[in-house]
Amino acid sequence: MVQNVSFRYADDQPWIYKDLDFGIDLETRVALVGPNGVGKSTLLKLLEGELTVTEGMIRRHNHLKIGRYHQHLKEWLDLSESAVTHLLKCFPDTGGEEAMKRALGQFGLTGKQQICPMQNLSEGQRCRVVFAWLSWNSPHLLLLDEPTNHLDMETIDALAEAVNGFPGGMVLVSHDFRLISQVNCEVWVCQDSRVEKWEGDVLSYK
Ligand SMILES: Nc1ncnc2c1ncn2[C@@H]1O[C@H](COP(=O)(O)OP(=O)(O)OP(=O)(O)O)[C@@H](O)[C@H]1O
Repeated sequence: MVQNVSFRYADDQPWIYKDLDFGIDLETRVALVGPNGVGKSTLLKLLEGELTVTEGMIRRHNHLKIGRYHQHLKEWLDLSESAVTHLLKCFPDTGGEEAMKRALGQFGLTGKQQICPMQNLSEGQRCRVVFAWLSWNSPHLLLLDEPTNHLDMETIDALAEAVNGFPGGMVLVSHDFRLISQVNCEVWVCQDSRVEKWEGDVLSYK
């Protein structure tokens, strides 16, 4: 629950948000759009709790598990390892090798791509490893910040399919209107320190 939330980065900085009031639950499926620098990524960081609201309150369910995808996650991959080894290290107590391979396969990473060092993978393939990791965490709420940067069409389509199959809540920030129109979601516009629902599809916003 986002209650009367206002946010600015510092006292001498402009307000990014004023008096936001809305709920997000496991049924929420939203794409945030708006001009560059308006505060879309900032809102995801507030929702996740990386940033603290300046005024108001964000109440999260005690057991809420949030998965946030952002570009910097790829930097955290150890490129000398394979995707399977990486997932086994992250989740030593669950699944095992075959399960990890299946998880990677769901995101279109197959065969040798699963077992070669990740330095031999393309940017798009490394994104697939990160998506498999995120989904293995089974979050209730998925926050996706510009997930299509560096992705080829095929990976974007795989991502859209995975997101549509994801059973929880989702907030997506993307400039890729093709992805947004493929994903089953409402469009919310961030502008003038407010967040408002767009009555129409993303193509009519464009
Ligand atoms: N750590 C920070 N400290 C101060 N100001 C910041 C910080 N991070 C972002 N900002 C500023 O806050 C505003 C909102 O940034 P944010 O990245 O949330 O916008 P955005 O809508 O996601 O942008 P884009 O569409 O370009 O990705 C921008 O003016 C940005 O310069």
